[in-house]
Amino acid sequence: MNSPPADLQAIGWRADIDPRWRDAMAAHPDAHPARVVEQHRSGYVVATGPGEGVAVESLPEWQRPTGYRKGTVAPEDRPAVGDWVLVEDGRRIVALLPRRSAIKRGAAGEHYRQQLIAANVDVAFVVCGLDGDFNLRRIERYLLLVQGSGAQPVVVLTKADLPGADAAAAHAALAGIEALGVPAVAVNAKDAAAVEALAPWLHPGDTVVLVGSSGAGKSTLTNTLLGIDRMKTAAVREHDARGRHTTTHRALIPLPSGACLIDTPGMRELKPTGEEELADGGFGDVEVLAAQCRFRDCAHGREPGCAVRAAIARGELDEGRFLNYMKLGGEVAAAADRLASRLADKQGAKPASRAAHKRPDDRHGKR
Ligand SMILES: Nc1nc2c(ncn2[C@@H]2O[C@H](COP(=O)(O)OP(=O)(O)OP(=O)(O)O)[C@@H](O)[C@H]2O)c(=O)[nH]1
Ligand SMILES: [Zn+2]
Repeated sequence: MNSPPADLQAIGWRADIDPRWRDAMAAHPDAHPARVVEQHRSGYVVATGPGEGVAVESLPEWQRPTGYRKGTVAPEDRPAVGDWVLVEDGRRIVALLPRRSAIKRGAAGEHYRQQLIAANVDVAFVVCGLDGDFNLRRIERYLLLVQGSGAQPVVVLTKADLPGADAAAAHAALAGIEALGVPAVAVNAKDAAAVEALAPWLHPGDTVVLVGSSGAGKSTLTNTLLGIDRMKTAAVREHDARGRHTTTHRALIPLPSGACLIDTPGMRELKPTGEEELADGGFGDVEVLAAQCRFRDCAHGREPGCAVRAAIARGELDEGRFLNYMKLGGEVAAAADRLASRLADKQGAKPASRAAHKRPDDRHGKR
């Protein structure tokens, strides 16, 4: 493809094509690239431009297994919203193009499962209101899941205009996180000035997602970034020119800046998958301290020479942040244990001990 259509660029097609994509496209000369906007049990809805969606068939091995039949392809290896695929005859997916990022979470349920929430995301805005809902611990949880995904996290503090909002206090509380290179920006999500404040992360070709709990201001921010009241502009097109059923989809929203926003459910509750690393998952500061404890297996409780406790006593590390580090670390370790036994089930091998080092209290050298 020499010059990609503007429609494709509006939904996140980048000018700098991955060389692996060129190879895949060369291998399927009759296929055209499209982006996944919905995933269903037996197929996908893909788009080649803003606002459209066409149901296509997927490769049989990608179809979700029914009943107890095990799928041959792990859920996280099947296309998800945001993935680029190659489609033949406008109706059949023939290839999944390699991802540059993937935001995943652990899915609830008896058996270990991962869920890919969105693929090929460049920027994740972690949205949190500066009202009574402000919750540093929740921001840390979101950051843990976003970092390592390949997407750059940016904390967006909404409701800065409210009387009780204290952006300075929030920045102070986020100092540890900002020092690790995660920007934090306070905005009034209802004000067009928010667009300018967030412009550094809305470059043409970039794909952005908003994560954050209910009421944080994601829809409000989306509308402001769009510059229109999008939520009231849903229209349904029954049939396209070829007579196939199409619907208007709002999963991929082109922004005036040239960036593209993925709006997908599932961005609210994020549980670790077990693959997260606390060091690059936003807790690098705590990890650096933990490495300085006298005992390599320090649990940061009452051990002498504990650098973590000392930093808390000196007021250099917030105790709430430390407790959240231990809590999230425990969740990652538990998920990692389940992941390891799933892999072992698959390979008929003994569970790998890789999970053990994930737990913050026994990472530093328990034999
Ligand atoms: N004053 C003010 N109000 C805001 C701001 N951001 C959001 N709100 C209000 O907060 C409420 C919740 O905002 P939404 O945008 O619906 O939140 P959401 O994150 O999309 O919530 P869900 O759709 O439930 O996930 C709405 O009444 C918004 O008008 C802001 O920056 N300033
Ligand atoms: Zn310690």
